[in-house]
Amino acid sequence: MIEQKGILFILSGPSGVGKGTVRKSLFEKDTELRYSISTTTRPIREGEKEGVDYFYRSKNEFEEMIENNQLLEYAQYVGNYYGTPRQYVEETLDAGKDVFLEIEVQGALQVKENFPEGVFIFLSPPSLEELKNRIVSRGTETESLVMNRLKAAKEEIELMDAYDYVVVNDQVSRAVDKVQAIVKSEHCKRERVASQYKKLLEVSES
Ligand SMILES: Nc1nc2c(ncn2[C@@H]2O[C@H](COP(=O)(O)OP(=O)(O)O)[C@@H](O)[C@H]2O)c(=O)[nH]1
Ligand SMILES: Nc1ncnc2c1ncn2[C@@H]1O[C@H](COP(=O)(O)OP(=O)(O)O)[C@@H](O)[C@H]1O
Repeated sequence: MIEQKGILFILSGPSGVGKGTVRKSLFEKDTELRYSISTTTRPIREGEKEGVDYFYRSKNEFEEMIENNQLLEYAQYVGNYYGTPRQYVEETLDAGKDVFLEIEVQGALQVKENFPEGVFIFLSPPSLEELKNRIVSRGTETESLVMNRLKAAKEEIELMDAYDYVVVNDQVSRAVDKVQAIVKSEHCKRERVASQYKKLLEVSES
């Protein structure tokens, strides 16, 4: 029997492209997906909450999690650690529920090594100019950090072809519709495989 585990979806792409915005909007519409909250050493921003946006940890605590193999993936990004707690993802998938990760590109590549059956979605900006506008207009970064993030973005864009899907975030609602369509289509694909498998077994047993 094919195991009915949940599907792991990974939304990735450069900082400022709109991953958080698209993910939040998606979760207002899709209550079946489970969001994996990341752990980070970056300082909490105004309006963010512990255990909602991130689990905020010290560098020592984070490094202990790495040593204890408690992270599915982790990356250093513009001076801070970010990582996906392993237990939540594994338990939720085992319970047959889909898990959604929103992470940067280095981490997504690590997940691809451990979970090649995951569904990898690259969120692309319409242009680099527009990406810069979004990072600047969000107003959370100093000028030198904006330049760091843009430099990282150019390197990240080169890794786009490792992904299963590319979604351009021109308008948030359109990008959300496309991600929802991907989720639906992956479910249909899985159901087709499961039903064909069942059919073949019935034939071979009769
Ligand atoms: N590898 C990895 N990246 C993460 C994780 N959580 C968040 N990120 C990414 O880290 C980058 C920086 O996140 P953050 O400081 O919240 O800034 P923002 O997403 O640009 O607002 C973004 O690209 C996030 O998607 C994680 O668990 N693992
Ligand atoms: N499709 C879009 N059109 C215009 N602005 C957008 C769009 N998507 C996101 N933004 C804006 O761009 C900025 C960065 O978005 P955010 O979700 O924080 O990106 P990320 O999580 O990828 O770093 C925010 O100010 C957000 O409101």
